[in-house]
Amino acid sequence: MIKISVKNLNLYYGKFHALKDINMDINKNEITAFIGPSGCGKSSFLRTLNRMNDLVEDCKIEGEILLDDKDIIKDIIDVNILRKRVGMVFQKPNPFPMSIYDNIAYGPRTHNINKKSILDDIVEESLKKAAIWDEVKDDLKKSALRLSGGQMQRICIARALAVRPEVILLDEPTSALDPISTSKIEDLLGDLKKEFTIIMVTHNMQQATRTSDKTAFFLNGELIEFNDTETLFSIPSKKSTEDYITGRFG
Ligand SMILES: Nc1ncnc2c1ncn2[C@@H]1O[C@H](COP(=O)(O)OP(=O)(O)OP(=O)(O)O)[C@@H](O)[C@H]1O
Repeated sequence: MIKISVKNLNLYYGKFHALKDINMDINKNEITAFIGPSGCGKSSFLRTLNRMNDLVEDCKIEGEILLDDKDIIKDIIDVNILRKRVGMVFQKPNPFPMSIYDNIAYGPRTHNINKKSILDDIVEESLKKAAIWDEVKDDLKKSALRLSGGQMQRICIARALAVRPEVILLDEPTSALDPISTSKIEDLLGDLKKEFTIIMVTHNMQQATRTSDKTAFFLNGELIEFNDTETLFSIPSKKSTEDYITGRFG
């Protein structure tokens, strides 16, 4: 089932044409990985999916991005509603300078959930889903900034889950982490896709093969190839995909 359908998407930063006529259907309850060399437009595309580019001056977007048949540009006018449905986790863990509990409760509170018993449940559920509950449950008042990088990133995932999104965007979520934390997050993604639709930018091709169902290869703002991960990595249909995945450039 299709969760997001992108049609004829073009993105410009001023005169620079950063995304060129992108068409892509992203399936529900799958992990879709975006790969490609630095500057090819992966992050720009990811940010477009919850309108983070709205904040960028001179950025112009044309085309359609349908989230369950509603255009996120024309039909979902309120970005707060969009970002509740399409959450984001960034490359560097960026917990707020507050307690673990308040980090997770932050989003629900902004959506007017203030009752302690409800917030307690959301905090516990989100931390469990992000596979960090056991590590922090006795210390929820501790500052989130006093955790390890890998733990902070799972707190950020829990924070994204707390508003009960439908789609989670991850921009190189493990590139700042050690291998053990990385593997914890990769395992976690496998569980999360049962409930959410996950889209992830990664520079790590092993990570794409280990975790994702579909992979999209971008080059110079174009979507070169989009296919089942296994097919794309074993029998790429384009020469440039093959060159990239075999390490000839990038
Ligand atoms: N705010 C901006 N203003 C102008 N140009 C930008 C802006 N953000 C990105 N670009 C340009 O758009 C192109 C795509 O950038 P983007 O960050 O999407 O690529 P990327 O594939 O995610 O790269 P990386 O892997 O290095 O993060 C690059 O040429 C970049 O310089």
